[in-house]
Amino acid sequence: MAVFKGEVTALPPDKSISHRAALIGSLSEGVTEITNFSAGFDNQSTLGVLQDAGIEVSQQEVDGAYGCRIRKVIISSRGLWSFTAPEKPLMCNNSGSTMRMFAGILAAQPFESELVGDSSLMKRPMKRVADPLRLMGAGIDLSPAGTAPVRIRGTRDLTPLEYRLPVPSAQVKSLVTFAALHADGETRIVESIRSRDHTELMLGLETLDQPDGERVIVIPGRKTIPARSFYIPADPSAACFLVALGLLGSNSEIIIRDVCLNPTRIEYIPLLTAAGADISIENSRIIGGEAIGDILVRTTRALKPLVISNPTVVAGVIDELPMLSVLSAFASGEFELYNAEELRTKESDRINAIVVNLERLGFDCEQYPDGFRVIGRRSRPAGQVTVECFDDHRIAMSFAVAGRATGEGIALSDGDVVGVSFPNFFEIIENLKA
Ligand SMILES: O=C(O)C1=C[C@@H](OP(=O)(O)O)[C@@H](O)[C@H](O)C1
Ligand SMILES: C=C(OP(=O)(O)O)C(=O)O
Repeated sequence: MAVFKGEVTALPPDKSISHRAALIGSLSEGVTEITNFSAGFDNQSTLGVLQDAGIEVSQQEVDGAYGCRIRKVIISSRGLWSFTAPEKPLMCNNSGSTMRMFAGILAAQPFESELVGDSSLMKRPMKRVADPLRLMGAGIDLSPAGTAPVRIRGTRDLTPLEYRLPVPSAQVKSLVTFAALHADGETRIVESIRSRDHTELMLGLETLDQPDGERVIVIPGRKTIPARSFYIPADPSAACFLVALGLLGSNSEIIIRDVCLNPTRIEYIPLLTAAGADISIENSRIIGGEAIGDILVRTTRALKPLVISNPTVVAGVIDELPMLSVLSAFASGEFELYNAEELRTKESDRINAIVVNLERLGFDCEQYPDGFRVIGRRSRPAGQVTVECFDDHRIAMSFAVAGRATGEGIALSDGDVVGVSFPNFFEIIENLKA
């Protein structure tokens, strides 16, 4: 068991908010200044597609808090219809958020465009993108398997709609919102299971909470969005890896500064504290409409096994499930997950990816369509085990944390994949080593 102690001041800026700040900047009239934009490959892919569709984007390194160098991004736009027809397919690389959310904007532009990605992204479901955009009047073609390339025949005449989200997906909610900003009239999106709400917050949209627990998001069409500045807090999904490191390590204490504490993103904290984890929040405050603060974590022995089945909780920890399951397996020998079929549609089939690797590490698991169970650990492999990363940053980081914290020999088939969301992952862990 290794000891990790210290303060983390250079966690990556939030990936979800970075994407949205750039996309909203491209729809705003004037100059949008984004402070602390993420250097992660996924967010850089969003800047790349914006530039390839005619938006002026510049990026520079400046001094930030705690003596860190941070990125400032400047986006200049003339509003909702400032895009130009791209000369080539728009490359979204590994980023589902880029492909799906930008599709909502392209559907409203009066030209044809095509979105493509790397081999992982080309396998992910895009029917959820095509369905609402077709209802609004855009022409969308997908592969016969319902995947990218996403070919879009955009129109300036999108019609507003009332849309009930068929899956609890903030990406789908956001792409419909971005399309609806261009439509002639008011669109209403109904979500029965809450997903992250950054788009609504950043656009200042009206939301109506219904007595039955549903939420309606109201999007007025064709309103000018004046450019504003954004500050991006640290990424709570990245923080989860360091929380797990602190919990699993020996005699560890880590404080992570200025993390986004939006309740739709930190569901993993009450889940872990209910299992006995020593985690606390300090210094919480609101900046730019988002809650931010520090997360303090101390090593916890005898963490209770996590059992996750409530669909609202599943949606609230969707990106943390790889780390939570690996943490629970290593800390308690057990884990149970249900109602999480969405986990099979991420950068990899994460249910399969976690099970395959836990089995390599000697755990007994059972996989079913909407989840999996870790039943116990039959044996510990004698030598080093190489974990298969499946082109998936969260799979790589979850197992890397387990290896670093426990001292077991866990190697990664492709460590570079962490750069998708957390380029300084290994450096931060190294610096925390006591
Ligand atoms: O809106 C977002 O920023 C995201 C939403 C989630 O995807 P889904 O919308 O597919 O659930 C999440 O898994 C992804 O990492 C980021
Ligand atoms: C699912 C993820 O991202 P995306 O869908 O944007 O590729 C993720 O980062 O875990």
